Amino acid sequence: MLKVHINKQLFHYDLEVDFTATSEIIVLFGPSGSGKTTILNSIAGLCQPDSGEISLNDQLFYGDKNGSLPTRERNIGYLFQDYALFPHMTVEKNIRYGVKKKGTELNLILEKLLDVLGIRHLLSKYPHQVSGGEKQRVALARALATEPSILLLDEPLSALDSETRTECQNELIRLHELWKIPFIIVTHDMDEAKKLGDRILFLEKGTIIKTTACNR
Ligand SMILES: Nc1ncnc2c1ncn2[C@@H]1O[C@H](COP(=O)(O)OP(=O)(O)OP(=O)(O)O)[C@@H](O)[C@H]1O
Repeated sequence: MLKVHINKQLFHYDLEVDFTATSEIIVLFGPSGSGKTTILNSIAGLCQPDSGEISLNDQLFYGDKNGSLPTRERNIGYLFQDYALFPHMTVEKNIRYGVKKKGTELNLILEKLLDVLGIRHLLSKYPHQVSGGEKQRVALARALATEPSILLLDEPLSALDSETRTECQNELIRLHELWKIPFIIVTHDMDEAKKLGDRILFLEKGTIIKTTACNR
C-alpha cells in the first residue's frame, strides 16, 4: 500500500494531503496549480516535502526523522506529460534505458510489453518517426520495463486526439489489470477521470476537498 501524508509550503498556499492507494487507479483531479504534479514529484523523490511521511509497503520513501530515499531506490515508473523520450535513441534503446536486469529475465518482460502494447514494429525507429499515440505506448513500455512497484502518470493522454486517447485509456485499464500495482494519474478531463479511476481525489489549492469512488 502507498501512504502519502505530506505538507509543503508552495508559493501561494500550503499543500497538505493525506491519502493511501492499494493496487488501484487513483486519479488526481483539480485546476491548474492545485498541486497535482508536486504530489507526484514528492512520491518520486524529485521534490521534498517540508514534513510528513511517504511509504510504499514496508519501504519508507520520506520521513521527518529519516530524510528522503533517493529516487533510484524507490522503484517507481514515471510517465511525464511530454513522454521525455531521448530523441537520439531508437525506441528499443529508449525502452531498455535504465533497466538494471539483463538477459532472459529482461527479455521476457520486454516481450510481454511489446505484445501488450503492440509496438514491436517500432523498435528500430526514432521518436520523431512515430506518432503521438505510439510515443505514449513506448513511454509506457519504458516506465514498466523496470517492473516498478507503482506507476505515476502526469497527464499521460493530453497530447492525443480523441480517438487515440480513447484507445490509450482502454490500454491503461488493461495494463493496470495485468500489472496490479497502484497507478496515480493526473488528468484535467472529468470523463477520463471517471473512466480510469477507482477513486478520484479532487484537489483545490493543495487540499483534497472531495474523494469519489467510481464503478468502472
Ligand atoms: N519549487 C517551488 N516552490 C514553491 N512553490 C512552487 C514550486 N514549484 C511550483 N510551485 C507552486 O506550486 C503550485 C502547484 O504546482 P503544481 O505544478 O504541483 O500544480 P498542478 O496542479 O500540477 O498544475 P498543472 O495542472 O498546471 O500542471 C503552483 O502554485 C506553483 O506556483
